[in-house]
Amino acid sequence: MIQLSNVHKTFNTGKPNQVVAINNINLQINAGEFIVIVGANGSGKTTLLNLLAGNILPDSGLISIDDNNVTRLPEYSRSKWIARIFQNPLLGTAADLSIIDNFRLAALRTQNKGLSIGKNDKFKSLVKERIATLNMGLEDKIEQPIGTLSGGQRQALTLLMSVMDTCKILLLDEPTAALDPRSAEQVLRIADDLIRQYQLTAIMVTHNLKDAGKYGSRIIQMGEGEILKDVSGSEKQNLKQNDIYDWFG
Ligand SMILES: Nc1ncnc2c1ncn2[C@@H]1O[C@H](COP(=O)(O)OP(=O)(O)OP(=O)(O)O)[C@@H](O)[C@H]1O
Repeated sequence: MIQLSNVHKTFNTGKPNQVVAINNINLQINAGEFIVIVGANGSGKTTLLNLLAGNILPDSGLISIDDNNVTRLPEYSRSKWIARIFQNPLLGTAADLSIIDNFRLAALRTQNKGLSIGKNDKFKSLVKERIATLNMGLEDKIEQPIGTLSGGQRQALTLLMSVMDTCKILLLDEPTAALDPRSAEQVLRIADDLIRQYQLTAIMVTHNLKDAGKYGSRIIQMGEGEILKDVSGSEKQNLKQNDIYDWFG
């Protein structure tokens, strides 16, 4: 479903601060895989997500999604496939707008039904129904500004918004780094459930090795812009937090 062939990205080419962020990477990601990416600071994890999302373009190489060559496609043209969750829960939502208006905006992002989504009572009850599945008691607060909610509540809603449109690929860039341990656990459980339920292909960057062991069907370790380890199947399922810790030498 996602194919990266010889993808290369250097920042500040020819300058003293030149850095090879992604070094000729080859990677195939199958539909429905949930990949966890770990790696030291500066190893290229976020750059890889940026290249997939299209907010930076590679110097060379090829990126395809569902057999479409997206290598030079800008970010907005890829949003029909890709949704992205950031570390900062404030990034995914419009704070002053109500919960329901945020869902309307999210639905408009990839669909063209505009006004019917906005005025439709059916849309409202669908949103309420979906929010109820989070078990956070937010379904009765949909007229409340989303900025009044906690980071964990916002992150859970952002996840839900991203799966309510047509997205197939979910990119999660340290989605729980700004959350307290309990909220982090809750948000990851919700993410895991939604990924299964909507059969998404997901790629999550995390520094939390416990989560890296617990979640995902495949784990990749990056180092200096390269893929150092790529483990899936039963080998991934049997990996313990300490095994992953040992990779960091
Ligand atoms: N826009 C940019 N301009 C210049 N250098 C960049 C840019 N983005 C990333 N880099 C550099 O590329 C390298 C890889 O950065 P990246 O953010 O992908 O690493 P990372 O593995 O996500 O790190 P972290 O774990 O600290 O978030 C780093 O040396 C970084 O300084």
